[in-house]
Formats: sequence, C-alpha cells, structure tokens
Amino acid sequence: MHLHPSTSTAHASLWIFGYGSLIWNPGFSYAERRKAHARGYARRMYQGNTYHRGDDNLPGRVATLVESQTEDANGVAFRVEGTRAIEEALKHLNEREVGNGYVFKLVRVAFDLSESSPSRASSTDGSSLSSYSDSEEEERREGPDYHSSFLALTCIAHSSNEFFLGPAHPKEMAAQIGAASGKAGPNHEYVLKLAENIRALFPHTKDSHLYGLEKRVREIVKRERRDTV
Ligand SMILES: N[C@@H](CCC(=O)N[C@@H](CS)C(=O)NCC(=O)O)C(=O)O
Repeated sequence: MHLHPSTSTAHASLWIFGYGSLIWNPGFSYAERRKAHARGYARRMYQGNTYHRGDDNLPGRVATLVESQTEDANGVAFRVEGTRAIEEALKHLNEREVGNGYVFKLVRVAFDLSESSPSRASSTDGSSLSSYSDSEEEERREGPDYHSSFLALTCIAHSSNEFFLGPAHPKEMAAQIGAASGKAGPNHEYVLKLAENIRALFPHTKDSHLYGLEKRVREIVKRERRDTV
C-alpha cells in the first residue's frame, strides 16, 4: 500500500497515525516517527474498553477520534517500510484494536510545523531576523503543516461499536477511569501516560478534554493513595 508520494514505489511504504497508546507503545517496527495531526478529528476518551484497561464489570475509557469542524487530533505518524513490516503491523493492530471495537480508516494527516524545515530568515551570523522571541517563535511553529498533508492509516472506534461509552460529565468519566483496570494495567495509568506524552510532544497546545481529565484523575489517585495508607 503506497500512501505517501515521497517514498519510492520500489517497495511498499505505509504511514500509520497514532493518537493514543500507539504513541508510547506502537507494537510494530517502523522506519520513521514524526509528530503529526489528523485533520478534522478530535481525540476523545469515549471508547469503552473491557480488556486492556477495564473488564466486563468496570469498563475503562481509552482514546478514539470523533469528527470535528474545529479541531485536528495531534499524535505521531509512523512510517512502516516493506511489505513484511506492513503485514506485521496490520496483524498487530487487527488483534489489538479491531478486536476491541476499532476499524481501520484512512485519514488526512499533516506533519507538525516544529519538524518542518526552519523557514526563519537568519543573518550572516546565524542570529534570527524574526520579530518574535525564541519562545514565541517556538510556539508559532507548533501545529499542522498543511503543506505536508498525506493519507495515513489509523484505527477509530465509531459510536456504533458495542464498547463505545461516549461523552459523560468529566467527573463521571474521571471516576470510571479511576476505578477501571485491565490486562495492560490501571486505566488511570493510560490517561496520565497519554497526557504526559502529548504535553511532551506539543508543549504549546491546549487540550482541555485530555488535561481536564488528567487533573481530575490525578486527584482521585492521590485521594485513594491517602485513604489506603
Ligand atoms: N488507536 C489508538 C489506540 C487506542 C488504544 O489505546 N487502544 C487500546 C486497545 S482498545 C490499546 O491499545 N491499549 C493498550 C494499552 O492500554 O496500553 C492510537 O492510534 O493510538
């Protein structure tokens, strides 16, 4: 499957977009990893999960993408090179994701500006000619580089799947996350790890849904640790 014009047609090359646990644990080999944004989607903790981060009694909440007129979902794009590596990646994602309510979908992805070639003019001594301070310049260079858009494969859990939980009051979602645990560990660990990874990748981007949940879940974990001492 040849999805990015820049790679040779001599062998297959596939870009896979991750916006949840794939960010820290893709589970497949890849040749390149780039910060990226899925256009017209927002990441939401709306997918129920009764295996990795929950069970039948207390389903956990994991990330999915919902269509959005105003947001792009940030994450990472993995370039998988060669037919064998692509087959292994698809097999892994089929077992890990499709078995838990997700479907494969091609989405339009753009690399992040912070990894584009610097467009900043500089004087002969290398100092910046930009009228912005370095930190302002760094903040301006975060977000989708729409000149770089291409198709990538991702896994999305639509609202019609059997595990879907959908939106709820943040207090209720945080309580569900704080109580659930599965084969991959506690659901709160998933949410805190995701928030830490996104903040490290995109330090200037606000994500009120994820960081709001992170704050509430940290308070629950702290309260429970205090109560068990
Ligand atoms: N499709 C998301 C991954 C969604 C997700 O996190 N799925 C669960 C399974 S339903 C998972 O992989 N969990 C592994 C874990 O919890 O560590 C992505 O692109 O990153």
